[in-house]
Amino acid sequence: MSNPDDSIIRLRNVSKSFATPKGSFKAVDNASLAIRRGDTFGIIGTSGAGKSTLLRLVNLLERPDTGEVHVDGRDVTALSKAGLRDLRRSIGMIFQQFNLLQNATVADNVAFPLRIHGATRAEIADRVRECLAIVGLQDKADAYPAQLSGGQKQRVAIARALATRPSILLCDEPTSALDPQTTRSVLDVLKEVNQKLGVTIVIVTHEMSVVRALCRNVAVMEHGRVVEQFSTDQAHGVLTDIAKELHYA
Ligand SMILES: Nc1ncnc2c1ncn2[C@@H]1O[C@H](COP(=O)(O)OP(=O)(O)OP(=O)(O)O)[C@@H](O)[C@H]1O
Repeated sequence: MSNPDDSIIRLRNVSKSFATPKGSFKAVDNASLAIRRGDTFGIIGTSGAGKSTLLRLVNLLERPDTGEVHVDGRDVTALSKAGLRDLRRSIGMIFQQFNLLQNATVADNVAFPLRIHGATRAEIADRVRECLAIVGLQDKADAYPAQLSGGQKQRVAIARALATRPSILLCDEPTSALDPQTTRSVLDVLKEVNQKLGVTIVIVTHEMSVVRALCRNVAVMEHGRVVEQFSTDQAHGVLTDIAKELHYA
């Protein structure tokens, strides 16, 4: 596991259970993880292993029942309301289904988090332009989501996630709804966001091609636990074996 000093995210012995009709179900079970600043970090595992839940523990979309979540050296479960607002500003998130506001233009979608955080009109206009340029969609500012392709929608979602200048971008299966070519264009944008802006990327995926194209480090989850963690440059063979085991493409 990485040196605690250069970790931007540290999960220590976190568990999370959900109430189900059949009783309590432990989706994340005593999991620990350290992610270095500036990393591109993949979380893989079989369906239902707890990957999305683990990701959502980082920005407290899910609160852990037990264990610690540290982001940028702060214990986030102990944050005040104002502290939590700051945390959310410093962590962007994108999803498989894009989650765009359908009745708002591309520009208004990207502006949304800035409005929540009280930016001025001029600041919003400048930042929306910058973020749309980062994802190569300057010419789509006035379009509505329904007029865009899947890849373009995901790029708008990335622009929106970047609006508040986060240091971390959480990605929950961001390319699972996309064809291979569009997937590549979205991965190129994510790579650029990592390399040019220095944003730490944490990505849940069931596609080994995504891991190979983007991730420097990977954690494997099984039954709510992190069972393995390795760097992708040192582990081509391991990656192939794990891909087979998980039935990943
Ligand atoms: N809010 C919830 N209420 C009840 N059960 C939940 C809830 N969220 C997740 N679960 C259950 O917890 C388990 C882990 O879910 P999670 O989505 O984290 O897994 P995953 O590894 O991301 O799976 P997939 O690859 O299928 O998305 C699953 O069995 C899921 O049904």
